[in-house]
Amino acid sequence: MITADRMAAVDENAAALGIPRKQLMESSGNAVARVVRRVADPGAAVALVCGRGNNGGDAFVAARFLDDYDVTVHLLGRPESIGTDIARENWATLTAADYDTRVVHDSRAFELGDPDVVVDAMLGTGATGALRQPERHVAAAINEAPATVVAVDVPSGVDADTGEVAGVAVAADHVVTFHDAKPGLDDDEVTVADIGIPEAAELFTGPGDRRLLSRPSDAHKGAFGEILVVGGGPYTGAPALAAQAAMRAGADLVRVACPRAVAREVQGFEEGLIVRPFDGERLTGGNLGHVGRLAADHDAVVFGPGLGDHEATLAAVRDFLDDYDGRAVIDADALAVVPEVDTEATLLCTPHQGELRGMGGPRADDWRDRVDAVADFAAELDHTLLVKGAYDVVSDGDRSRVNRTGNPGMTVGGTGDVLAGAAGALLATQAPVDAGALAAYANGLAGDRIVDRQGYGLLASDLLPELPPSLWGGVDE
Ligand SMILES: NC(=O)C1=CN([C@@H]2O[C@H](COP(=O)(O)OP(=O)(O)OC[C@H]3O[C@@H](n4cnc5c(N)ncnc54)[C@H](O)[C@@H]3O)[C@@H](O)[C@H]2O)[C@@H](O)CC1
Ligand SMILES: [K+]
Repeated sequence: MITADRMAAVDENAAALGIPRKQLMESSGNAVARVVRRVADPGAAVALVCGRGNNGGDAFVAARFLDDYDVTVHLLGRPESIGTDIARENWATLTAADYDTRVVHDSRAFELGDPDVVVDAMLGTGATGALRQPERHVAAAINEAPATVVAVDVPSGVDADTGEVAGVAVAADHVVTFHDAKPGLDDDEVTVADIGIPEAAELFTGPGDRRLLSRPSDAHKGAFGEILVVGGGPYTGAPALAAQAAMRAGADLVRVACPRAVAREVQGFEEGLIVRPFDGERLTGGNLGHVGRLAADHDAVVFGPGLGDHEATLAAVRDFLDDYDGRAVIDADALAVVPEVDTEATLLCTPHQGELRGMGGPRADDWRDRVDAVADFAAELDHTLLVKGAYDVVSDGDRSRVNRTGNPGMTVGGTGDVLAGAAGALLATQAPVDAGALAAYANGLAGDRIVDRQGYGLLASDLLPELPPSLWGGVDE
């Protein structure tokens, strides 16, 4: 089952893999024609009723695969109003090749005739809200006709994200839907057509995944999360990098909780950092109260960068997780305590493969085996894992993603802190798997863009200014 939004992301990822949408439309149209062949013999009268989006475009293509049928193509609206280049090109082919095309300017002028089969290609996954005119009037006409109705992708009037009907919808005898089942469709009537989208477009992160991030225009301050980075002690650069990465990944506000002994040094990395120091040289049971109170006031916490592995620190992390029920990214030394705690918190753990084994996790050399092994271990922990490597594997035990951006130049120190910070910011608004996958994608893409430009020798801090374009566009792939 796939929602309209996720389908759009997969479609964009397929395009990035070299399969343009027009090619998918060709496969979709072919699949529609195959279903028509199943329900009626050659020579039958087929009315293709087409909207002005790509759903209509699929039926323009289908017409070319039905030359031995008596085909009529109805376009609802003017040809100039066809909304996409690929649908417009396929319409132009029909007129150039002298198919029986009819332009419906006015719903009252619509005449369906007496077809044996109606193909409903008015609206698909791009539809919003109840049917407007002329589609509403035409849907009623289709429902009254004694023809077999084949709907393209979803019956027009059915919301492809919820499966709900607002007002009138086409009553279809068969639905030919693409790539995966859509919400609200009755299994008995549905043909799921393989249109040649490779599994990689779903499994691997790609530019389409960034669709999750579209900032609503009415966003108010606070809608993208306040993040607390808990780190520092033996190391000071790590929490500063994580905090800056969280800011670059769109967090509204980022605060750093670190030992007072190193607060000035952490602050020195970036003027804009808000530092909330706690007493002492490192996190311990003694200053945990301060951290716990701060954490409760934030949407997500990034735990670990530069904390060190002192016994008292790890005990404090354990105590923190025992009580915490919010969202947290767990990185570096703090990872070791995760398997030992029984916490209500929602954790996104970011180990590299060595740290994963330190957590009692699996070893798998081949990335395909690793996907299954990481999924099993995530299910066992009941948390989400982002296992870093040449192929990053992200899984919550149910959904798994693999990220391939990034390069060997990124083995330099600090890139993991940038990743953890970005993941923390995204965790405030996204499901943990999506936060992990997007953070890995953007962090790796940032590194790829730098290496493309200047070669190796990158610093972790170089990644920071590249995070926003990697997450929000301006990406030339
Ligand atoms: N996503 C994919 O990977 C693929 C999608 N394809 C097809 O493309 C379709 C989606 O195409 P589009 O995104 O162009 O969207 P649609 O073709 O579903 O609809 C878009 C058009 O409908 C109008 N519209 C929206 N809501 C309306 C309403 N309530 N009443 C009347 N008009 C309304 C819009 O103004 C726009 O012109 C899919 O359903 C599928 O059929 C296929 O071509 C191949 C692959
Ligand atoms: K449809």
